[in-house]
Amino acid sequence: MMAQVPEDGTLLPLMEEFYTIQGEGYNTGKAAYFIRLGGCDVGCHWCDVKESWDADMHPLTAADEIVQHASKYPSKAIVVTGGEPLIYNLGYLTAQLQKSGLKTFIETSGAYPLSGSWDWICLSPKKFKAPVQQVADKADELKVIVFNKSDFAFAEHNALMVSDKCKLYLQPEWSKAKEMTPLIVEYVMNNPKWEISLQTHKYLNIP
Ligand SMILES: C[S@@+](CC[C@H](N)C(=O)[O-])C[C@H]1O[C@@H](n2cnc3c(N)ncnc32)[C@H](O)[C@@H]1O
Ligand SMILES: Nc1nc2[nH]cc(C(=O)O)c2c(=O)[nH]1
Ligand code: SF4
Ligand SMILES: [Mg+2]
Repeated sequence: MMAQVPEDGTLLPLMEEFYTIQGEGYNTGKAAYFIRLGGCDVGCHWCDVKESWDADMHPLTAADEIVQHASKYPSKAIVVTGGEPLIYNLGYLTAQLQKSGLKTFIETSGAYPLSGSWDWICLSPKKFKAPVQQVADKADELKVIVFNKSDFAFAEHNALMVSDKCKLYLQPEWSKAKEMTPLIVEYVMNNPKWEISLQTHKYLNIP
């Protein structure tokens, strides 16, 4: 964690906040307020939000202020993403969100230990920095990005780490979607414990 980010989670480097439709995974299609925290060292070469990586680029913001903003929208669903949000202690932020009657959802690579209280955990594991077992145990949804054919074996390896109740998704990497989507379709038809997840917000041209 960066030196100037207090351990108590009351200040967090905020890259952006926006109200949109959850585009991916189990909750696709539902309105949600997104909180995007800066800072990530996982280093996915195809990451679609590389501007988030350097935490120093994003102002330390009071978690209380973030909660105030998040409370103003019709949907109660709040998605915390990044960057890699679990770099930070999310205990304070999620406690305050839940106290305000909001539901807490996280998008994480699982590369750092779990902090915070979550109504929904989406684990998107990466080859570049393996997820910790503690996050895999608690994941409600496993969403593996398919960049090439070897990612099907990587997906099965990660499916062994999650609980029986965890939903399983394969999502094409955006720049390879034309090539990989037909392979995912075939894989899901042959292995129906998996479902396909598309980045629907990109087709809709919304954030
Ligand atoms: C930008 S990440 C931030 C949260 C966290 N660092 C993670 O990777 O889960 C949000 C989601 O977008 C996915 N993602 C990032 N770049 C992508 C791309 N080029 N194509 C498809 N999905 C992508 C990630 O796997 C993750 O599920
Ligand atoms: N609409 C929309 N849905 C999303 N689901 C996960 C996202 C993320 O970047 O974490 C994301 C995003 O950036 N936009
Ligand atoms: S872990 Fe998430 S934010 Fe970090 S580089 Fe990978 S996709 Fe991007
Ligand atoms: Mg995104």
